Amino acid sequence: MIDPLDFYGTRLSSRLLLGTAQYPSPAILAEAVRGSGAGIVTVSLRRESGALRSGQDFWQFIRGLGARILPNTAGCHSVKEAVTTAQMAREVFGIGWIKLEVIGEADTLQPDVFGLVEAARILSADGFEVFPYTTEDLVVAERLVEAGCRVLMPWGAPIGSGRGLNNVFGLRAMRAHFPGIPLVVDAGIGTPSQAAAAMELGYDAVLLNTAVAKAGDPALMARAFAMAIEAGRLAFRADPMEPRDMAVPSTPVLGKALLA
Ligand SMILES: CC(=O)[C@@H](O)[C@H](O)COP(=O)(O)O
Repeated sequence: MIDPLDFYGTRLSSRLLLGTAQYPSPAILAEAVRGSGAGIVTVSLRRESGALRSGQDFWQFIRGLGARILPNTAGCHSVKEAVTTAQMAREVFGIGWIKLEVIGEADTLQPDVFGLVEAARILSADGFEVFPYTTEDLVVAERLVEAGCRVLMPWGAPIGSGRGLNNVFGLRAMRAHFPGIPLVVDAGIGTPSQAAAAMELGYDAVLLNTAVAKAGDPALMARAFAMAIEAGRLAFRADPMEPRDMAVPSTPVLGKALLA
């Protein structure tokens, strides 16, 4: 595997993590996951409802997608709710990975970073491998690492907004501050070019849902994201040039042509 992604000792070739909510149908969700080659799908235990989206049938369906499952605590607003949901997820899927969301504010779906750190500490002590949905705040990020998190997932923009990278400065600072921790931009990505930009900053992966699920052709959009994420990763590894203020001729001219 060339340039694998490493989450808690699990190596993955795809750097796209795909959400499983809001697709027009389960068949289109399956097509999007397969077409994108996503190595991980994230699934909410709390938000699923309706015929296929609850109970054993849905979990079986998710297991059949061929990607690793990252259960999430989407929709949880308290430490207790998030911890209980994580424990249920471990029972349902038999895995200790959890994407930890503790939502603190309704308009932006901004994480409650105090509750997040507390929940991360409880779950890590209980043997979970926690993927916290956080902000780009470095102090909070330090606390999450102290709590046992070995992956950090700062937001690009509010969930479902499609705004892209709202705070490039903060995301860049976070990358510089945690060179050895896998960093995933999670939420708010609207277009493949925004995902590529996150990868060019040196982020290890991108997690997204709405931009694919709500596209006119989700499977095609999922492929477009996969290609953009790969391109962004390659560009980062290739060490891009620094932008300059002044023009520099790309074709140096030696001497002058003698024109008769
Ligand atoms: C599916 C999931 O985990 C979301 O909570 C996630 O944060 C994705 O956000 P977008 O829908 O904005 O891509």
